[in-house]
Amino acid sequence: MVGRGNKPSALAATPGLAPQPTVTFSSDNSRVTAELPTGESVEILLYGATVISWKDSKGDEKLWVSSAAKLDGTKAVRGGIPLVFPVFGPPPASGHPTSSLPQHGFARTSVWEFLGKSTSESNPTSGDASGSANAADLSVKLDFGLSAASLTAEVRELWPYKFNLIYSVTLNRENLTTSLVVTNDDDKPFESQVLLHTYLRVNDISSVSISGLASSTYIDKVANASVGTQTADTLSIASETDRVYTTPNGASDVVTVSEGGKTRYTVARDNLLNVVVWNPWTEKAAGMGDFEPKEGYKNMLCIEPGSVGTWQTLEPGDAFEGAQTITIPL
Ligand SMILES: O=P(O)(O)OC[C@H]1O[C@H](O)[C@H](O)[C@@H](O)[C@@H]1O
Repeated sequence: MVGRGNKPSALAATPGLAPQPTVTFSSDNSRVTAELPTGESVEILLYGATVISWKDSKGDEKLWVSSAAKLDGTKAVRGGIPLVFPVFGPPPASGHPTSSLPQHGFARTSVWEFLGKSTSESNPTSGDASGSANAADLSVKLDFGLSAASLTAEVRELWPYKFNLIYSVTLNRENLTTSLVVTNDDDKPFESQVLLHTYLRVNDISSVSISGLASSTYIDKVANASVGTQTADTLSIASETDRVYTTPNGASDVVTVSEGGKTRYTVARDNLLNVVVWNPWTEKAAGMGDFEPKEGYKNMLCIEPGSVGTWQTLEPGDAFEGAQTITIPL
């Protein structure tokens, strides 16, 4: 997808130095896009700070987005990387401060502020003798913010805490990192959960195998929340799958998604203990109005790093940071 509005601008080269490879960037009041000189690109909607596109240098899309997804701010985006905060799934029926919130909270349905962009070079010594950076080493970081003050009055009433979220999306040649910092700006503690609801694109779900979850316990939401332990080294998807892996300390913090025996993605978690694996399969996909094409479940797999097994309590002034890095083989 292509950004609308402002004409794309190249990030300025530093005066006096040799010309630098440039990151192409554009933003308007609905979305932000950036493209590396090597061709990789990312696109983020301000609605939900939802990453809706991540392409490699050949222009191949890595994320799955439904063709019926609403991108106009009327509904959480079905696809890409919606952000889940402050509650994962349906909130507790009553008695919890999140109980009045909708499923997955309000971060994915609120309009975020674009805070700015920065570029960096991962290997500053690799450029040429003139001081020009090596285009292959450039990365771009895009920062987004959401705080209580920018919520609608209606949402603020449903969850009456002062908080600050900073969401950073960093793109380089071989990976995409998305990182969320939650700060308690209130004078009382609050409990929250966070999750990065990533819809990865695959060619054919029947050839996909997922590793990195062996010996982890999980809650199987398809089987009445029964608790299981994964004994096999890999997981294949052949029916509706909705599991919250609790991956206790010591378990692998990398999930690998292979297709036809080849690594397609590795998803590394930083300070996010849990990972949800979700594929709606035929019936659930058929029941979602914004899930198109209906056969699209064959081309997607949600690997969702999060902190959702328990509530994360933040004292006033404290912050919690969690991140994922999704790597593609070059
Ligand atoms: O339909 P949504 O609110 O976007 O939720 C989509 C899915 O999100 C997660 O993966 C949950 O584990 C699923 O139970 C849920 O169906």
